[in-house]
Amino acid sequence: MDFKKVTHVIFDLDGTLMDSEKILNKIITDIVQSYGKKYTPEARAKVVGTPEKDTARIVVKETGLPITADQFLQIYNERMAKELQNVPLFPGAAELIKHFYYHGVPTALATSSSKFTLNIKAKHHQKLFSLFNHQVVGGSDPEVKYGKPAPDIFLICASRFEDNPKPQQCLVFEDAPNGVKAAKGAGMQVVMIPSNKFAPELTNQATLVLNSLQEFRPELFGLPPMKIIN
Ligand SMILES: O=c1[nH]cc([C@@H]2O[C@H](COP(=O)(O)O)[C@@H](O)[C@H]2O)c(=O)[nH]1
Ligand SMILES: [Mg+2]
Repeated sequence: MDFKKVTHVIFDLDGTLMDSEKILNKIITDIVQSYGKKYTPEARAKVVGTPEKDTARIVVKETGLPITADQFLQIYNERMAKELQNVPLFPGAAELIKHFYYHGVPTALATSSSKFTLNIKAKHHQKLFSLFNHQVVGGSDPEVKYGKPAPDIFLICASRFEDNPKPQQCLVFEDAPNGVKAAKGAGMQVVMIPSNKFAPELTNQATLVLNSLQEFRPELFGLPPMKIIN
């Protein structure tokens, strides 16, 4: 595979750096089931990675819930506020963020979350997250008009690095088909670590598919290699 050299790195949060997908999936499954409906893998693939407002709209439509998207969002937010307090990062996430920081590779966060849920999720990871050059909180950022799968969030994220890199200079880490589509649409290479068993046609757009962040070899993209500790 032919990978191109990059200079900047953009991370997605849920399902990529943070092990929050199974909690979000459980919350949505519970809400949908409480109305006697089913949250299918097909519906989930459409939902994962979207801003919470879109999540609500898509879930209500795809599963046929007898409530409005706003009503869903209220229940969803209440559950997230309780259940996303102590979510751990994935193995390799902190190491990778620190590695780039100490080698002077600029990194940023591009999450579909709202400020409300990001504050809850990031509470115990402040020190690490301060290593990002900046954080784009798509669900609450007025400049991000269209959420993933639209490319807006990644283009805006790239434009907020001081040296304003071209999209081709940015490497994105994502777990969701919507995020991969957004990154590719922005003209960026994307490493996908799928957070679910998605159908092959939902992963084959990615530049590289890995099972874990720990498998990532930065030198493939012209970035400083990690020290291998045996
Ligand atoms: O099973 C899931 N349902 C919904 C989401 C949505 O995706 C957003 C996370 O986006 P990101 O991966 O860009 O941080 C969450 O706020 C949530 O609404 C998700 O990740 N997983
Ligand atoms: Mg994600």
